[in-house]
Amino acid sequence: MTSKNKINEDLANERRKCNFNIEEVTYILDGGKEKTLQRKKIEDVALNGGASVDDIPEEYLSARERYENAIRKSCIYTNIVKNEVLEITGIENYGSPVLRRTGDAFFKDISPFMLHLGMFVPSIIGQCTAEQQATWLPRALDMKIIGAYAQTELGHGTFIRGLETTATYDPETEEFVLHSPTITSYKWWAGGLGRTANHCTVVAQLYTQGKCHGTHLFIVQIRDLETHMPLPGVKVGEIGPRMGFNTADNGFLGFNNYRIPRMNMMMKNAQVLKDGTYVKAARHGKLTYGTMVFVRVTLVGEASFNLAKAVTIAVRYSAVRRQSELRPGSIEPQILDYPTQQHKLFICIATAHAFQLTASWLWNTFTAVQAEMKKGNVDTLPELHALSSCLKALSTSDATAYIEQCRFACGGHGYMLSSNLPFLYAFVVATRTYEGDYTVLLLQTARFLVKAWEQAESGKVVTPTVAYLNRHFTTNGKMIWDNSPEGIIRVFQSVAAGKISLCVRSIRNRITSGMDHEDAWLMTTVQLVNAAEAHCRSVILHTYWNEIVRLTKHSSDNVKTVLNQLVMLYLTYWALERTGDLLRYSTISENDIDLLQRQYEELLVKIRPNAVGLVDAFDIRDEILQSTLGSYDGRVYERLMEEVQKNPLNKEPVDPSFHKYLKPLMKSKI
Ligand SMILES: CCCCCCCC/C=C\CCCCCC(=O)SCCNC(=O)CCNC(=O)[C@H](O)C(C)(C)COP(=O)(O)OP(=O)(O)OC[C@H]1O[C@@H](n2cnc3c(N)ncnc32)[C@H](O)[C@@H]1OP(=O)(O)O
Ligand SMILES: Cc1cc2nc3c(=O)[nH]c(=O)nc-3n(C[C@H](O)[C@H](O)[C@H](O)COP(=O)(O)OP(=O)(O)OC[C@H]3O[C@@H](n4cnc5c(N)ncnc54)[C@H](O)[C@@H]3O)c2cc1C
Repeated sequence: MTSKNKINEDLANERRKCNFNIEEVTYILDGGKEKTLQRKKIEDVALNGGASVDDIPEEYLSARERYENAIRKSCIYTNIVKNEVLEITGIENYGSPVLRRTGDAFFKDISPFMLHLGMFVPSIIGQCTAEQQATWLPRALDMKIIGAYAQTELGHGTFIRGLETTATYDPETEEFVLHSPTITSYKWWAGGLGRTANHCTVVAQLYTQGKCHGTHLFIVQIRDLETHMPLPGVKVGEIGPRMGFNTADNGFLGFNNYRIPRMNMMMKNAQVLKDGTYVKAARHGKLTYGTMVFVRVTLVGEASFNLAKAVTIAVRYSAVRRQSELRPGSIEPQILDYPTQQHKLFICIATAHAFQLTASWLWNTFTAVQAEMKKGNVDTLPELHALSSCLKALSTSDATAYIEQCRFACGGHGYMLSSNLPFLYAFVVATRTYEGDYTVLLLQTARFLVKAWEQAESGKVVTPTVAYLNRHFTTNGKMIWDNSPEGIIRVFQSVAAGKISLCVRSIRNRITSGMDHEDAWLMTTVQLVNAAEAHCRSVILHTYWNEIVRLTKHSSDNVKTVLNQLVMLYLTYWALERTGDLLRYSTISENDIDLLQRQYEELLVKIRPNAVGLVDAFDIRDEILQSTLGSYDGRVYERLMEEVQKNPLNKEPVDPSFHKYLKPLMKSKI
């Protein structure tokens, strides 16, 4: 073995200690052996060309060079996908998470094509009629047209009903006239819009026959397909440097009485006829928000995957890194041996599992609701909206906090861009805001919870994810504390029920004392966010536990044991995090809390020997991890030194600025 492919001895030892079958866990996380094999096949085809490697790391490039480089790599990757990957996987895999994640090997930051596949194509699939799809979809999938999703404006993101861009129907020419009447009506933020896209989905207020019918979606060509020049009446550009997403050319867009054909309105859920008659969406008023629901569902899996990357980096690094002395003169321990380090990292492994299994469950719920809606039944949509809203909010928020925790766990080296942890953080922290801000989405869930509470109060049976509310009305007093997984979950459900109950009481009391409903709701929103968070926690705990029980039924004993230890760690961690709530809503005692703490510390000890095996089971290739600290071979120090050689600042022994500025300064007199 050369030093280049030699595995770090500490890491090799960790792998020898691992007592479970790593592949078995990978299969569970991927959703089955076949899915793992297909993922690996895709990765082999897409990555074995080595096209991902930049001669100069992208962080050293100027804004222009970075963008051009991102486009170059996006085109290479798209050609590989079109010509090689889809040959073996089929076109239905075009937008699959596996392909999106494999693409991470090409970009430390973001592909300018991400929103094309992430939202433009889904908006065509979800919002267009079959006839419209036949017109647009093949061209979009073949990259003959490249799109963005332009909804947010300079003045409004959250409040979609407040958007100002107008689309006014002109029956004379059978066209819509798009217009940006104010500075705040300019579209702002859309990924890929600034420099890359030649089309986009535009969300605008629809006017026809003198009446406004609210926001609708339109497909709009914004640039010439030959010259890429913005079309007359279109003003488009890039919004400027951001915390992350710097290769995503997030853009602005304004229209000056810009005309598009009538059939460019996405007409699956509402239509404007040739004469200007508006035909209302028959089934549900919010179906035009469907693309957002789809993306929220996929973001739970994204949160899991990015957290899995971060913790893979941090655990491998913590096995390689030695620091301090436990006793005078003793060998410096691996930092992974410190219980405080285990406390930082093992919860991240467990959370990545919890989110991955919850994401698959949510995806199945989403497809079931879609199937019902195809049959004309929209009854399950409110529950899906409530679930996808809170799960998106919590998974992105927790993943953000834990990725930062992984960076802290890597000390100073975690601050290096080459560790990839800062990029991961900058990417994931944005997911807490985009596709619906954290607070705003939890308040959407709270609306659903208050309604469900009122239904349960009146004796009606409520939908499955809030079924615990029915129990709330049949049991008296605090929930009996019980340290079993099912017991802990029941107590978390009681906490949620108790908090929702307090919200309802607050709202009612405020109304009784003279407030109108809107003000009473507004004054209760701090509690409502808290209640929605508690509900969502209980959903995740419940789903994670149920899925582990279901998926490990036929697993080997050691896999069962280690996955059980992780889920128990997760349940215990959250019980300890929420002791205040547990004391308020259950019979838990001081003694029970001491026991929980001991149980938690024992779990850290039990998981420790399998920690590296557990992150290996995420099976994230080095090309995708892109980290000096987290590679499979653990050559941390060598890779940090190799990276230094790529630093353009080190190309010449003396920087020109020395002669230009430093030397004159040194020679000048005070
Ligand atoms: C290769 C592909 C892989 C994919 C990889 C993924 C990677 C990432 C992909 C893409 C990156 C994405 C980049 C970011 C893109 C964006 O950010 S696009 C912009 C997103 N914008 C938002 O999310 C805005 C958030 N705001 C809203 O959703 C809404 O305005 C609101 C819900 C906050 C309020 O809407 P409003 O119309 O004012 O409704 P309300 O009056 O509050 O509610 C009325 C009732 O309607 C219910 N409702 C609301 N939304 C929905 C919905 N979506 N579905 C079903 N029902 C909905 C609401 O609960 C109310 O019900 P009740 O009256 O019964 O209480
Ligand atoms: C990296 C990135 C990429 C993006 N990509 C796209 C894209 O491709 N296409 C697109 O259309 N948009 C995109 N966006 C925009 C994004 O969807 C919005 O920024 C997001 O929905 C939040 O809206 P806002 O910016 O208007 O925040 P605001 O609504 O102004 O929120 C500001 C604060 O006010 C609070 N707040 C707002 N309303 C309420 C309320 N009713 N109750 C309580 N608190 C409230 C929020 O909680 C938040 O703390 C992107 C944003 C980012 C950061």
